[in-house]
Amino acid sequence: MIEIKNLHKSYKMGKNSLHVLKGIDFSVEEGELVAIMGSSGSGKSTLLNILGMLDELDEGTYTLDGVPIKNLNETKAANYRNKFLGFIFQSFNLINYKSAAENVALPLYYQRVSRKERQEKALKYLEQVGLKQWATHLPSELSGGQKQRVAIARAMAAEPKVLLADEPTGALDSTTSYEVMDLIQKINDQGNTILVVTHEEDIAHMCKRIVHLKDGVIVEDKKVEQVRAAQYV
Ligand SMILES: Nc1ncnc2c1ncn2[C@@H]1O[C@H](COP(=O)(O)OP(=O)(O)OP(=O)(O)O)[C@@H](O)[C@H]1O
Repeated sequence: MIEIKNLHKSYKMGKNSLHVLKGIDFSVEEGELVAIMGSSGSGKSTLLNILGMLDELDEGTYTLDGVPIKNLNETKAANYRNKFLGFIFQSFNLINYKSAAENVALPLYYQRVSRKERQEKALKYLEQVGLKQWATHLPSELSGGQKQRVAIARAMAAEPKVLLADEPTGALDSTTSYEVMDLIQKINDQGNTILVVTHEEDIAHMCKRIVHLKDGVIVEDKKVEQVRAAQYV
């Protein structure tokens, strides 16, 4: 599903450049649930942004579902991103003046999905995250955990092949974090490929594989016995 070879990435800072990713080799099979861990500044978000086609790599290759990403022009890249990738962020990134259902439907609008289908899918995915009855509510009327579940429904509605989550529980208390992880595990159980950047050991152990980044290189990559989040909610 994802194959990265010898990935390098630097940021220019005036005359200097900061070498953030230093030769990453990494692949992910369909249906995996992978945690990406590492201390602050180790390059986790940079890696996730490159995987999400939100940032470009300097050196190396990235192949997503058999397609080499480097050779895509901007329009193709945007189409490909919309079709294959869903994003979940620490700060939810919901639009405050739109209802939960409108937030979920929004990416479908950009994919030119008809109004009727957008509404149907928004309700279907809100139901899947247990929030159908909150469809007409604004984000300000929802708790943090509910907001993240709306954001997950939004990411799911476009039916992406891969979900990329950058600290999805970073803004939530433990119980709410486990509720969100329970949902992420259930989505993964349905066969979706998911990558989760996290600082938290307990969250990482709710994935099936943990990749450790240190100073821009992978220092550990191991399969783990998955802890089910449901027992904590
Ligand atoms: N757009 C940018 N321009 C310049 N430097 C950047 C940029 N984005 C990230 N960096 C730097 O690259 C390094 C890696 O950042 P990155 O956000 O990938 O780390 P991280 O492991 O996700 O950290 P955190 O856990 O704090 O989010 C950091 O030193 C950061 O300051």
